[in-house]
Amino acid sequence: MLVEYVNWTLWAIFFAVVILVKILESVGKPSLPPGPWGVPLAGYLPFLGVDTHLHFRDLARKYGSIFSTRLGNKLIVVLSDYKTIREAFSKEEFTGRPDTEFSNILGGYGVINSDGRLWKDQRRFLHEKLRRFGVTFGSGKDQMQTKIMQEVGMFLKELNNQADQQLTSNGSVDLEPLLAVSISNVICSIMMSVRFEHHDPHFTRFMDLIAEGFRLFGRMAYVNFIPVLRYMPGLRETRQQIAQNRSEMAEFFQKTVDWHRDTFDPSNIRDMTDNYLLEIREAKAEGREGELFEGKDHDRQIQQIIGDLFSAGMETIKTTIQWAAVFMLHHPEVAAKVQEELDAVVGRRRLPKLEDRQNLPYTEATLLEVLRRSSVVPLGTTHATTRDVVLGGHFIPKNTQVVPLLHAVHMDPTLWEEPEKFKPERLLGAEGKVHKPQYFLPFGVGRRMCLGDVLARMEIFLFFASLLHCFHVKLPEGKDLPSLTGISGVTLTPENFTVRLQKRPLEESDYDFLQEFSELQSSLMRNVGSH
Ligand code: HEM
Repeated sequence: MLVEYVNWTLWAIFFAVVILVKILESVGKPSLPPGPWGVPLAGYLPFLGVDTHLHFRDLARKYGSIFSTRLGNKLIVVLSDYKTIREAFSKEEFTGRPDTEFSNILGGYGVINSDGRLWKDQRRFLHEKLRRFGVTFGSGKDQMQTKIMQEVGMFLKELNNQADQQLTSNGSVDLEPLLAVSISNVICSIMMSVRFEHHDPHFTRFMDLIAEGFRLFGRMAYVNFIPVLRYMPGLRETRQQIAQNRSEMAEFFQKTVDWHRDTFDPSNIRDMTDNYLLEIREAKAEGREGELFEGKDHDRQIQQIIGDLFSAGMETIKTTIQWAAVFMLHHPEVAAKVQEELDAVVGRRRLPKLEDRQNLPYTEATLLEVLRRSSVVPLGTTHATTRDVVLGGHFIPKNTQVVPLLHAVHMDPTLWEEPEKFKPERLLGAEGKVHKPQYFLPFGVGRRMCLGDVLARMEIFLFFASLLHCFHVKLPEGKDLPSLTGISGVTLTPENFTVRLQKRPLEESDYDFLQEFSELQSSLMRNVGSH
């Protein structure tokens, strides 16, 4: 009896000492960022709601600009202060991507969802090639501008047609489907010299597959946080459907790769696919074929790169231009000022060019304000820590998912006066020049910052400035102004809306810019289905 009593006492002392040592060890050591508790297994997941960015903003107000929570079995840290985001994302250890069901399906291919060595090499490669495309590609001419302007021309032509019909039917124009084709064509031409005609059934199928992909991945979202759910009835079928759709997309991209291989000429690099084929060829010649893409399948990597850049560069730009139209409906006085500036600088005999940008500060500031106020990627993309780190005095373990809450930065009243208001002037400095503060982060920041920001700024400018140069964009009679809240998805999109277009004809009636661009386009591009 006594022996048993002594044993128990010794055990109790032992545990007390262990606990004391742990407590002493943790004194002065950083702890996890504060944050809300959830429920067992699901963590905070059931409380998130649809508008995650708004919910996270409210949690940041309560727990601070670095807070943590658990979604399922995953630890999430949300950053909503620009200085912390800048600090964190400048560091190597924040460049990881979460290990989830989604990343398993992608198999580590591409650039957006890869990490480590493959990501680093791909990022460097794409950065260099995209930069060359924008500045020095072709015979000294700005190829990127030419490609974009071809699509701007086609877009305006379609709008012209629709504006004519609208005069008779008194209808209104939905910009979304026209923008979807035009913006897709820009990225498809850069990636693979392909363009779609408006109303092309291939394009409709392509877009349907992408939209369905987003929907199916959305349905699988919970599996990313609670992996065991993958065995639930229904979700297995969803996974199969995703696989089927992905193989249809892959087949489409592979045909493109094959066509490029068949017609490849190293002295005439036409697009990004050719750049990849050249890279593979050089790797073979130098005997480093097996190391290329970290030993991953070459064609699958090209397919995923095309898919990555398409999905990153289409929806974001289309949505931003839609938002620009929405803000012009809300603020006709801003639209009038942009048009006044365009008329004074560009004149009424031609369309705006990239070279005009430096002389169009108000137009530029308007577009920056659209990017700020809409925050089309409100949650950035989720990063992951590659090792244990300390940030802002908090401990963040390896493999934590880290979310940059860009929306909160853009709507922070301590940084932006009356952040809800649309005021382009806030992005103009004292001398009337465009001024971008450090906390303007629509493209994220740091090592994984958007790879397409330069292209995006070019496209948004050329489409928007040309639209306002050629049309007044007005609210159709009897319609309410579209809401500014937005619909949450991968991007924050405006609700469906239409516009009434009133032509602003260019002065010289025989200057047919549309004709000029259609000729350019047909000489340079293959339409889908032509091979
Ligand atoms: C208005 C247009 C766009 C916006 C607002 C936008 C915004 C963003 C944001 C916020 C990120 C995540 C940054 C981070 O989390 O650290 C990102 C990443 C990325 N963007 Fe964009 N983007 C746009 C257009 C484009 C275009 C046109 C392309 C391609 C040509 C592109 C390619 C990418 C890629 C590849 C990444 C991933 C980079 C990486 O993981 O290293 N984006 N973008």
